[in-house]
Amino acid sequence: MDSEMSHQDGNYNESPAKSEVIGNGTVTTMANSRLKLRVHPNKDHKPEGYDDLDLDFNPSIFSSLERYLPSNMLGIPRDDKAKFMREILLKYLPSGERHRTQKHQEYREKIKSNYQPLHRELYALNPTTFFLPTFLKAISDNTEQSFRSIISEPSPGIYVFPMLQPDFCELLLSEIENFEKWVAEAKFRIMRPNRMNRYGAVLDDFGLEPMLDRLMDDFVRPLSRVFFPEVGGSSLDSHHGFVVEYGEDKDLDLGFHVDDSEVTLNVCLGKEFSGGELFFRGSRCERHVNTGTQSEEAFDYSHVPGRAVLHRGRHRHGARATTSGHRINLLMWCRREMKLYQKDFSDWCGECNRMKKERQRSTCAATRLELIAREGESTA
Ligand SMILES: O=C(O)CCC(=O)C(=O)O
Ligand SMILES: [Fe+2]
Repeated sequence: MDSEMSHQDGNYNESPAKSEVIGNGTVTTMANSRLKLRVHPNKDHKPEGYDDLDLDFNPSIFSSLERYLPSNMLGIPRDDKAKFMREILLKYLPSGERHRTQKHQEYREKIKSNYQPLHRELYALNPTTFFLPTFLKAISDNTEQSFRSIISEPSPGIYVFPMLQPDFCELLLSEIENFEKWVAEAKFRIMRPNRMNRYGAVLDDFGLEPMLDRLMDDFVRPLSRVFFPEVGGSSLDSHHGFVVEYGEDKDLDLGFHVDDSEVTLNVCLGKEFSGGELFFRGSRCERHVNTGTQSEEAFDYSHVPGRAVLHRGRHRHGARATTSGHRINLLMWCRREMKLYQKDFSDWCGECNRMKKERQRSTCAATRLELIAREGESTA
């Protein structure tokens, strides 16, 4: 029945699309400038890291682009290089996107200069106060065996594990509440995490991006390298981090959809609630997103505060109504900017696999029929 639900476009995120403009390395000149980028990258140059700067493009794009800077620019301060490269990137974005990126940057700056964080200790990741010791140990051992010692896989491709300290959940909930209070008092027009949620907030927008960067780099990526190599799990390089909120006076449920991510981390922060189960209906590639569900693909999951679910973004899912109380979940859509080429067959797509089996079955059946026919001919 759920397979008949309409598929909501996974691209429902309204954060600015980060671009692949230098993907083929062919950016050669800049308009309105006498300075020219190199045609070929300077392979001997070791670019700087840009992770700690508040940038509106993926920091790895800046590091890659730095190799194309003319040699007389390599020694200038990093901030100046970043500013210069940002201008180049903006020039190469289609104008609509450029406008959105600029607006989004202004939006973040407005929040930054007006919002007073309540719990500053949340803004830099502190593993021992954020995570449960079992989770920390599994990650620091960094083997499939150590991961599997705390993670269960109740249905193929869905990984569940206890992750967050209760005190951390409480602190984060209180920071979110504080942010929302400020939004209401300042009558600030807030951008919601996506088009499907009318409530919730983008954590990256009010200063938590560096903390979430580290969460992805040091904790989600090691797990994804092992469990989701086929969608680029080892090279996730950007994220969209937000919270969703459900309850009587908020959204109740969330329709059937795929996420705009390679891998999604979904952790329940609390508070007390009933209902709100996630329903999963199998992974699908782009071509097969609206195909039916096989019975073994249907899986329902009940959220527990502090517990995380890790799944492919293309694993179709939705959330049932939160029937009482208030549920808040932390979501991190982890992406790989340089998308993997979509092949004719994806071994993680339930429908590609079903069609392949079907073809194999009919080839076998045809061969059998032919053998029987030949046997008949030879005995006639
Ligand atoms: O409510 C949930 O737990 C699921 C949220 C979700 O799937 C999403 O925001 O992409
Ligand atoms: Fe989702």
